[in-house]
Amino acid sequence: MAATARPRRSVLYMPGSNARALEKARGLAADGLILDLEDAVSPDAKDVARQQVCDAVKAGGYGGRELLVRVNGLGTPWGYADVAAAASCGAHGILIPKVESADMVRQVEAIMQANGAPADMAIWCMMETPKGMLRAEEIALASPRMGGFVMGTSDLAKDLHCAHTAMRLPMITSLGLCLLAARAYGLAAIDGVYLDLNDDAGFEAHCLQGLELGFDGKTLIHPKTIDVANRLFAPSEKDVSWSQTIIAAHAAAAAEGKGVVVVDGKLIENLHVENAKRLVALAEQIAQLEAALGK
Ligand SMILES: CC(C)(COP(=O)(O)OP(=O)(O)OC[C@H]1O[C@@H](n2cnc3c(N)ncnc32)[C@H](O)[C@@H]1OP(=O)(O)O)[C@@H](O)C(=O)NCCC(=O)NCCSC(=O)C[C@H](O)C(=O)O
Ligand SMILES: [Mg+2]
Repeated sequence: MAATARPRRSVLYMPGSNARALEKARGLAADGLILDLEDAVSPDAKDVARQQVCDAVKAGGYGGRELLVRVNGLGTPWGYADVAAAASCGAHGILIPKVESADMVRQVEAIMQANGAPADMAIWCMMETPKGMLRAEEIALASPRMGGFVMGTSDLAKDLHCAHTAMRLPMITSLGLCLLAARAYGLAAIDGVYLDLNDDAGFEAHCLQGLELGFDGKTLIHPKTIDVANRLFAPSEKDVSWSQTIIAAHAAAAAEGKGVVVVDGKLIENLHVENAKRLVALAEQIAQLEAALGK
């Protein structure tokens, strides 16, 4: 299963049919890229998009960014060819849309295996239908290749007949079910997109809510939103400094045979130290990724 400590603060979709976007992404500060063959690509551009995406990934130049290819579903005319081509293109993972069962995952897995997918190539699932929500645990356990969930909140809202509201109360159960399954089985969980590119305050509020809920990061549709997602989903300097303080204090207490310690009036137990270590590791990985990107 994929390590959840990898930075996934900002994961940018780009239509696989858009050669300019595929090129531009090599210089963008997103932690991950979703090279889309599904909804952002019109039917008459599907074959060109598949070829362009595979060529772009093979050509490289994306640095440490995580590369996921979102394929079309196997029930479409393009799904099989997408998975077969993506399996050996060198991407980190294949993102399956509208996943509703473990069986859907296993069908993709079988095609990947038959087409030379490396052992460490991950399967990611778009969680975006009512059946998918109800079967989140079964899907999380579908394959040893499972890497993470990406919330498809636009499709979900359509299927639920619910509104897109500021605090997303209508879809909070769905978000929670997917987070529970992801965290229970060590998967990453990336929040859905914010569609209003002119509403910076609304975007920021959604990022903060996603962070508070426990998501690792946010999927994005435009490069101008990358910096905000990177800032909000990164541990702050204050968080890192506090984490380092309590890790050291707890280690010193443990050396004296104590299980707990009080730092600045706060009781610190092992569980706090575990979380502190996760944050410090994440901050280190972000620093490495940004250094590699020259940021
Ligand atoms: C929304 C867009 C169509 C806007 O595109 P455009 O009009 O070109 O925007 P700009 O002129 O502001 O672009 C400025 C420059 O940035 C590049 N650009 C724009 N978007 C991207 C991108 N996504 N990745 C990489 N580069 C991008 C432009 O090429 C410009 O570059 P330059 O030439 O140097 O000036 C467009 O942003 C877009 O297509 N976004 C992605 C839309 C998409 O992928 N949608 C599908 C995913 S969302 C989804 O499916 C949700 C899920 O399934 C669910 O159900 O919820
Ligand atoms: Mg969708």
